[in-house]
Amino acid sequence: MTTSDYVDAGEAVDQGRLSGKVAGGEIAPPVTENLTYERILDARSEPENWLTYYGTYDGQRYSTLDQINTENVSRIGPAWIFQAGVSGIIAGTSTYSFEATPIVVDGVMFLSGWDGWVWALDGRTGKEIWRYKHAVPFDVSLCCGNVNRGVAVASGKVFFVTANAHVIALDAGTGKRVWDKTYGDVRAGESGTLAPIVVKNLVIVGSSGGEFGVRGHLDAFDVETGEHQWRSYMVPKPGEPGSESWPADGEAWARGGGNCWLTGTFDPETNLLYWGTGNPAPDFDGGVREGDNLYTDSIVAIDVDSGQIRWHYQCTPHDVWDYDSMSECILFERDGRKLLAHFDKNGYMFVLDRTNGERVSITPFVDRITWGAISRDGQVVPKIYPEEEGVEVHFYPGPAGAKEWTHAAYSPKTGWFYVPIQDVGATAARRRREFREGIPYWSAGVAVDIEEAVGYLSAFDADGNEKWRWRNELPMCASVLATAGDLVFAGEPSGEFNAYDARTGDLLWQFQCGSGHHSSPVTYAIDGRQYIAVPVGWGGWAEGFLPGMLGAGHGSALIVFALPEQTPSRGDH
Ligand SMILES: O=C(O)c1cc(C(=O)O)c2c(n1)C(=O)C(=O)c1cc(C(=O)O)[nH]c1-2
Repeated sequence: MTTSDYVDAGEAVDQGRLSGKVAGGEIAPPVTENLTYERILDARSEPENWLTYYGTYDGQRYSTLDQINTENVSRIGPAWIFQAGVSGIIAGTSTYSFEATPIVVDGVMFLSGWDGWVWALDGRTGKEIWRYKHAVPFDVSLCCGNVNRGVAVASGKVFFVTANAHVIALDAGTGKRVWDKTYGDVRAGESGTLAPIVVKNLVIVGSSGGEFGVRGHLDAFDVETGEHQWRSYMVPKPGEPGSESWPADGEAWARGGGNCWLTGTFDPETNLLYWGTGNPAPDFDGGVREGDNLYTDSIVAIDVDSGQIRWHYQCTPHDVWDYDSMSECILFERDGRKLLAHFDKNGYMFVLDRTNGERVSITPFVDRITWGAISRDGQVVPKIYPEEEGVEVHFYPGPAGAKEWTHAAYSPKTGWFYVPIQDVGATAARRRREFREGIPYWSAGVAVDIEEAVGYLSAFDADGNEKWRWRNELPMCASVLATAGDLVFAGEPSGEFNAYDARTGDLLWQFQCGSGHHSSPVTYAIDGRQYIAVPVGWGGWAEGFLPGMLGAGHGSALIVFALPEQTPSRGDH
């Protein structure tokens, strides 16, 4: 059977809308036509919804809801559970993991799973309203796990990307496909894992595939028609600005990596998208790509209307440790200055002026950093790197990074960032790989430290001062949520979902979810009741990063918590 045999299979499973009659009553079809760009811009003013990937365009993952707070969080419990473990064409044998951020619009939750699944659920009860399945070819080249980080919703449509690099628009009311475009070459090893964002009339998506030696890019499509609007490559071709950072001869640039595999943030005043780019390819073998290798491992500011790069800041020039800078750029202000904060895989917190990319401060945020050092004035001095073929070198942080893709949160109330940290080293021995299209271009044998791995959740102020730290025996590798209830939520690889006091770091509540956390919790409210939702499910690349967790149960549940509803008193019976 070949890939093409599956091309139209999406139609066959595109019929999943439930009739609307389910036990417990009618579920009205979702109405999202009135979810405009203006509403998403002002998402902070409607905290009952979670309208875009980070909650708001600024990437803060902060909600002003405070019904659940430090006083009462100990009383929250499960309100409903949704099981996303639907078998698919490539599930079972694949490296799946449940990594989605749910989007909530006026009582309806939109959620994606691995293998091309998308669901609309009643946010009050978890009942399914419709489901959609994209038929992912079984032989798709997965760069880094069978994962999907969520959908975007706007103008009556739900947008998502697929493992075989399609971007698809569904009718939000019915789950029927409206348009479907291909934005990557799956045979070359390109794929899609991120949640799109909608800005103005554009759906913006980025490529995955860094371990296959592809050339990373960001693409914009028209929300209504799916027409392609612009593409911005993250590696310049010869003659373009930045091309001097690649070898003049040969095609290293054309297979140079720099993928955009995590959702960016957006500032309507600068009209810029702030996007982190992935590692250069091949990962550890710098010998075949002399130079700084722009714009890999960089924060790139992109004009949202044209796709043009306005400025960039490279966090790890000439990376040979696999330090993607894909992590979010959190937008915040201090003393009237428009800034962004970024916690990089390389162990440093970067604060930049987001109008021009000027460096404001650089501070280490993890205890052990041995690969090199970055001085306060931005000088990068590499110390340990896999230079010689077959010779093992050990460095901190390992290729999983001091912080993985899972997101930090920022509370404007405390002015602090809450960061999930992995203090894990690795040993790598370089081995040269010939480039072959569609074949992994991974140029080292890597062993992650098992014994020495620890983790913490830390709070930092904008100058990089650590305000508190909660230590864990395992690395923390799930996104954080901050709320105006002075709470911070974060999950552990061993399954505990935790609530902390945002000011002290005290652990206030814990619930064992039955599988590890490697996704992103959100909060929303319906009819005045606040909910906390967390997708739970260990797997994907997280397993490789934490060999100590190999064999741990692969869960696939979305668990939603709330305070108990008022229980009827005896007299009510
Ligand atoms: O360079 C890339 O294109 C790329 C893509 C992805 C991805 O799409 O998930 C990951 C990585 N790199 C990567 O380096 C990595 O550590 C990683 C972890 C995960 C995950 O889902 O847990 N994805 C990816």
